Amino acid sequence: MQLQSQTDQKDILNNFSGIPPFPDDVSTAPLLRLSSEKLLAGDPIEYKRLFQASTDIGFFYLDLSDSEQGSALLGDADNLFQVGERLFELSLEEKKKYDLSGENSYFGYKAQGAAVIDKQGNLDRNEFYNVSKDDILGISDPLPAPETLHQNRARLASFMQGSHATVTLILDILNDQLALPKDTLQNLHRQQAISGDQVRFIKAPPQPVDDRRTAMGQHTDFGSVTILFNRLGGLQVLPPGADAEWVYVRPLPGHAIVNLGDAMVKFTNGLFRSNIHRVVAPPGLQARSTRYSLVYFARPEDSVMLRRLEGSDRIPVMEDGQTEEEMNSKDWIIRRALGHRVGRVNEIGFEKSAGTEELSRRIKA
Ligand SMILES: O=C(O)CCC(=O)C(=O)O
Ligand SMILES: [Fe+2]
Repeated sequence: MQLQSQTDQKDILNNFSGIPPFPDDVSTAPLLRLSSEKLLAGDPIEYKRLFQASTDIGFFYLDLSDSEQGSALLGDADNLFQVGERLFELSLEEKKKYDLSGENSYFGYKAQGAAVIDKQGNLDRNEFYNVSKDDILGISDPLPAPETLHQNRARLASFMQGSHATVTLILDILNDQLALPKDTLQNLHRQQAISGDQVRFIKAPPQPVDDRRTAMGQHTDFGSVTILFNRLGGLQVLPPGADAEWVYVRPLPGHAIVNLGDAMVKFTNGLFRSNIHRVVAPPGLQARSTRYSLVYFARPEDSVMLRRLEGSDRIPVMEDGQTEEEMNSKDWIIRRALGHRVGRVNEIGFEKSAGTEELSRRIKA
């Protein structure tokens, strides 16, 4: 009896109901698990752990089940998982009406196989739909969207506000840990300002047993902070170092996976890390299931220049001869997001649309 209840406890912590278990025999990333309650309460040890995760690997779990704000966000994420399933049930023809990449926009639909995952030109194996924060919160004009999304604008708004609030909490603490002038990071990410912030719905179908490939190619995220919800394994990170091997990030119920993007690397001149990651077929028995993810990408406001921030003596100084590209957040994200699309890759260039991957690997001194 005792043993049984211990097993149940472990299952609740490790597995999502109705989903085949994540296997125990694959290597996983030992990410820190931070508590939203402790971060909200100003716990100094939790602040330090957030800073450590940001410099070491740039990825951590955030337990959302232990605070009211976090639980509300989990509830919104659950609702949107259902919306995502319905969204992708629409016909390909219908979904393709909302591919806006021809208009130089990364919002809207990307069909499976519409992006290249590597220099060789192999194609991706997932579809996704990007929804703009500014559209949903009424900051910019609404983009064309399928009825499923129109009907769920209120749900999207709630999820976006909860995610943005979580990002603001994280930025607040990192601002404090960097000893930057008060509100420096927050003021570059005001919720009501025009930015590339977006929700992404992703679907990756099960792959043929004899032809399993990378579903989403290796990349670093482009913006500041990413809040990710997934339930099936398949996400992998490449730890720093020349001999590093890919390891899975095990999804945990009640938690978001949070990671930093290129903008945070640029703001801190490489002190923070935007880790390389990719999505492969889910491991073990999970490979037979359809994989859905829901993501909130927070990015600096469109006009923010992506360069080292002034005013902190904890941010490394520029080395002699080190230069920074003059680029604002909007142009950076467009180049990064559209540079891998099949229709744009030749013009923008696969290599040219790279982010902070080289820095992320921490191989060069
Ligand atoms: O689906 C996932 O688990 C990760 C997705 C991701 O890395 C992205 O959309 O940038
Ligand atoms: Fe990503």
